[in-house]
Amino acid sequence: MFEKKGRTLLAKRKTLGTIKTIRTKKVRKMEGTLERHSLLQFGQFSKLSFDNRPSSSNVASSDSSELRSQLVSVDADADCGEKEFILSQDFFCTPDYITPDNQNLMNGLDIIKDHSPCPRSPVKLNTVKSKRCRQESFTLNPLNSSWSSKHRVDEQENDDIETDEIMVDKPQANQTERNGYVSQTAVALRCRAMPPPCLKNPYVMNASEISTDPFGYQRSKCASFLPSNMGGNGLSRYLTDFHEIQQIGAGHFSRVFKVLKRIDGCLYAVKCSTRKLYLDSDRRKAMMEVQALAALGFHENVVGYYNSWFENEQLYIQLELCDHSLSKKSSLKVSEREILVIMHQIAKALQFVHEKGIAHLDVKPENIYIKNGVCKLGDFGCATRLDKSLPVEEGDARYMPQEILNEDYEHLDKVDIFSLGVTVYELIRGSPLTESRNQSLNIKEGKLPLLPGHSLQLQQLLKSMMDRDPTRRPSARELLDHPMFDRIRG
Ligand SMILES: Nc1ncnc2c1ncn2[C@@H]1O[C@H](COP(=O)(O)OP(=O)(O)OP(=O)(O)O)[C@@H](O)[C@H]1O
Ligand SMILES: [Mg+2]
Repeated sequence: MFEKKGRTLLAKRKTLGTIKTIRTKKVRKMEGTLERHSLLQFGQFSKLSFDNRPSSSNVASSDSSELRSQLVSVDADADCGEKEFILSQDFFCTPDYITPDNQNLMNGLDIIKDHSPCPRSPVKLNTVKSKRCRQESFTLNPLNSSWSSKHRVDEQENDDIETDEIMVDKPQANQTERNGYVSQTAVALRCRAMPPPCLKNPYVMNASEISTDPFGYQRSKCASFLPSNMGGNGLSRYLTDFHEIQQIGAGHFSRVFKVLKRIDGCLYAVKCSTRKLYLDSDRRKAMMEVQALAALGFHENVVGYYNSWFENEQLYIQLELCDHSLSKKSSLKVSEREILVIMHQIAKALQFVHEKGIAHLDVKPENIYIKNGVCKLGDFGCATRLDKSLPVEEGDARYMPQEILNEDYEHLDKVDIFSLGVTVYELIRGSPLTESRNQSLNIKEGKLPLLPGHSLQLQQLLKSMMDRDPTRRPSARELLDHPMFDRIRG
């Protein structure tokens, strides 16, 4: 019965939301314009050499008309909204696309004299704010550092003009406010320029100094918008930053790829959620894995965490690349010495994790990786806090003790010790555990069959790790102090 319950709980845990947010026509249209936008920028503007570009005042009219005809040819069928997108000042607000010379070129094109029926951007009132975004982006972007200071000077010189612009536009903006019109492109671009939401990491024990959110106000407008849209329309961070080599693993929720990071030339693992995380609640749940990894920090026996981001409603996690998981070894005969090494290394990982006030709750061979002969605990997708301040979502029921299936969460650290015991037992058996009721019952009762070829000392230790009573199981520290490990201590 408990096994069934365990599976049910597991199923409960594994159920990530699948409700799809209906993407409105407006959003689709916006994506279209973004694509066109990129096309214009990369396909058309790139034809102008930065080095040879003329200053704004010297843009030859022939150049202007040539560029204009290029623009027209690309966007001949664009509707009025798309024109607005290209010509609006919002176009120049995004760090990704901004080039001050484009602004000058636009002046050269004499856009003001363009009497085509494009509505003027209603968000022009925010010129000052937009300019600040631009300055920041240039200052921060190392690729632009060589001319960012020049640009800043230019902008300061143009300050008066910008102010005048605001004053002239005011009545029009008021009218826009009355109409209640908000440009979707403006929203999209503002959000792209916005930093991602700052969240309190619930796994960090003493988080008082990082509990404030410097972007709380802005975030409230864009928080749910950011994860679903960043990275779309060809702006894939994954594809831009990494070269995918091959898939190296798959779990219930994710696929893991071996990748080469283009900028540093090093190999990493990138874990990508298979389901689209449309709901905020799903995203937050998925983010707990990276929050736990980030809160933990470095340990030799914990898989290294580098980075994470959302892209196309999926969570990507850049991790230390390991050779393979321990489950590969489950089908091989492992010597007692090897068993002791694995046990000792994972006990060290657990001691580290528990000392940080965190329980892993999904220790099993598939979640222990080997790199150059060193074991690393991975997959913190079920990690929770020992003090029960976070929800408990236990992992694979085959490795769970009875108390957790009874929803008794008093000794979550001892849950990990039990799971490590079952993991080692599986390694000694040399075949993966089945979901058979009898086998599961015996394991959860701590009734282990004799393990021929293995020392009584090891068998007794395993028995204590899998004791039905969690208080009688050794802690990770006690495990490490066990005299049996003297045999492998160097
Ligand atoms: N850093 C890594 N290096 C090498 N292989 C990895 C790494 N991370 C994961 N893998 C491989 O990918 C598999 C799936 O990864 P992981 O367990 O993290 O995914 P999951 O979807 O959370 O799994 P689960 O079904 O256990 O919840 C692992 O069993 C392992 O074989
Ligand atoms: Mg896993």
